[in-house]
Amino acid sequence: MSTAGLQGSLFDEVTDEPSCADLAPIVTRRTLTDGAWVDVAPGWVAGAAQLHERLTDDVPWRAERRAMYDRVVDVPRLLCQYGEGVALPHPLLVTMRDALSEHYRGELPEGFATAGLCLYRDGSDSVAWHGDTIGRGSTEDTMVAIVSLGAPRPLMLRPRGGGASLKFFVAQGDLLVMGGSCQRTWEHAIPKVTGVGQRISVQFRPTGVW
Ligand SMILES: O=C(O)CCC(=O)C(=O)O
Ligand SMILES: [Fe+2]
Repeated sequence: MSTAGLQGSLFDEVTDEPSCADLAPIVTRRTLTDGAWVDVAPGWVAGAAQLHERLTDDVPWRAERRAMYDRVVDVPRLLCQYGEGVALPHPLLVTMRDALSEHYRGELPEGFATAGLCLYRDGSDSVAWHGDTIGRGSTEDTMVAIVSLGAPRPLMLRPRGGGASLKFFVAQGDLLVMGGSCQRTWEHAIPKVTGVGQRISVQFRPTGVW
């Protein structure tokens, strides 16, 4: 790494308040099958390390247990859900939500309303294949916008009807948006991996989608 780069990153961590860039110049879309698409904006958030640290400390993380077959099991990640109108734990999350609503206004007139936060303590925390279909996502096109903080992880996508899966690496400060029919025609997962540290995922959704 060059000296300039090193100074840049130190400066970033010590003094910069976290912020997010203009979306339009950095978003690229990948069209999937069946009317699904994925937008990515790598490095959307600057000062993401600091935001990661603040959220780690300030969010009232909860472990969740879920009935599975005949047992109740721990969900392997910590969660905190912020419903519509509930104060978010960091002002930048408000800025992000509003910037996303503005950028996608043409395709999603209602805008983003809720924020779901997940904390993956290490590589053994994960989320299995699923679509966000508990709500309108099962019948209507919608969007789920994910901001990643902390350790990079693969985010996998696969078509429900069968077919090859796609691997997106989501790293510190990256934005990934699933749109169109993605929640009902594709599934996504964060698989277990070895040797990684903590990751926080912030997911913005419209009302009635989760
Ligand atoms: O960790 C992520 O970025 C994805 C989480 C997810 O798919 C979900 O909570 O529905
Ligand atoms: Fe999901």
